[in-house]
Amino acid sequence: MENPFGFQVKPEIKNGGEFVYIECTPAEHLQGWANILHGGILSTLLDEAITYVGISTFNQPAVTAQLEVRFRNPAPTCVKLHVCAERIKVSKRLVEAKAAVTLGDGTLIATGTGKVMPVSESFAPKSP
Ligand SMILES: CCCCCCCCCC(=O)SCCNC(=O)CCNC(=O)[C@H](O)C(C)(C)COP(=O)(O)OP(=O)(O)OC[C@H]1O[C@@H](n2cnc3c(N)ncnc32)[C@H](O)[C@@H]1OP(=O)(O)O
Repeated sequence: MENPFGFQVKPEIKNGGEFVYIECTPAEHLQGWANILHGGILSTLLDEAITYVGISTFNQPAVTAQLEVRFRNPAPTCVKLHVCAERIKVSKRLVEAKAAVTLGDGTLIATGTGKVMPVSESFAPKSP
């Protein structure tokens, strides 16, 4: 289903989901403290990249079963963020991945690890 209010990220997926890269410039209204991006948004970006590792690895819809986040430095709003995820373990029904959000100058903003599990196609119905 299309979501016009989503971040509209276009993931770059390499090596069957071993690596995923996304860029995003969160708008000002996504701040928590003044001009500082809300941590929930950073968590969402990590989640998004990690989930795409799972989706691409299983080659079917998948959901986050677990997500752990560490916030390392505050991120300004309205600045491009780079999110890199990497697969670290695959088992029959679980993909584990790690991800990091950085600024263009390399400043580390947040890191996370997550577990993704495949779900049936009916979980993510295609648009008619
Ligand atoms: C095209 C658009 C793409 C857009 C990308 C958007 C990314 C967005 C990402 C998300 O936000 S996804 C939404 C948030 N996540 C969810 O809503 C998931 C909700 N949870 C579930 O649907 C189910 O709990 C889940 C599918 C994850 C698992 O349900 P099951 O009923 O299949 O698992 P169950 O709890 O019975 O456990 C099955 C096995 O998995 C194991 N397991 C489950 N969670 C685990 C975990 N976290 N770590 C390790 N093992 C885990 C569990 O121990 C067990 O092992 P055994 O079979 O050996 O007993």
